Amino acid sequence: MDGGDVSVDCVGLSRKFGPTVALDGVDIRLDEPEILGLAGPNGSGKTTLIRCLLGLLAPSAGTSAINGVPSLELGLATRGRIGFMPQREAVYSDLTVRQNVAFFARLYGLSNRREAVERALSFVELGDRADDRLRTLSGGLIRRVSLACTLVHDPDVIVLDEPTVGVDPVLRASMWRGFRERRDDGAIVIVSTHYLGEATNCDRVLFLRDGRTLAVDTPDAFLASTGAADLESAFLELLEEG
Ligand SMILES: Nc1ncnc2c1ncn2[C@@H]1O[C@H](COP(=O)(O)OP(=O)(O)OP(=O)(O)O)[C@@H](O)[C@H]1O
Repeated sequence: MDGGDVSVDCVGLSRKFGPTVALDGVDIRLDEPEILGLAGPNGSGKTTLIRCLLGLLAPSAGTSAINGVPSLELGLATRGRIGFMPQREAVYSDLTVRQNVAFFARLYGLSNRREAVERALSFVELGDRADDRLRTLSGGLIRRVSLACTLVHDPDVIVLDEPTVGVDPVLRASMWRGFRERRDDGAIVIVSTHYLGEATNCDRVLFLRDGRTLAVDTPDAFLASTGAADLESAFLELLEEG
């Protein structure tokens, strides 16, 4: 990690697609290492929020910035501090696990490539599959390769769109341990997830519905305010109330 201050800001972020309001006035302010979960039903705006934040999509209204740089003006220096794992893998099935991660290391122009690749492989516990071609791996394993590619340059703002889909519970737990390690090392980690129960791993959760922030709070506060036994029930209750 390069060090330096990390921050993520959104003010009134909104995006329409024709008549569909995908995102409607979302505010986020993160200025210290934290794991922020993005939760919400299908179509609630999680991916749209991520794409606007990363400058991959222009908002219809509002502003956002990463490490103080407006999303639509992110240059190479700031992008080099961001790790993004999209919902659909951007990896190569004819290359081996190690070759895929090395390819991303080269894209980032890392000088300590070999070491960075081995560190990323060990982070996702794929050292023993490093020479296997991706086309021979299961979906969950490919998800982990994609995560290794996302983290190889040691970013300090990490944005993960549904990283744990198709990953078994044991590996999911280990991925969350890894995210917490990154946070403890100084990173902001933003993770969208379908598995509402998994949001217990986050410091705070932003719960979206129909593009709007229904609530943003710590997992404990969600449980306390709803009186629910687990986060999944708490969120279902919020959806019914909201
Ligand atoms: N490129 C697009 N063109 C038209 N509509 C879009 C586009 N992208 C998203 N939408 C719409 O915007 C809304 C929010 O979609 P988005 O993908 O952000 O939700 P999501 O919470 O990430 O959903 P999921 O959990 O299913 O991935 C949905 O109604 C979706 O159909």
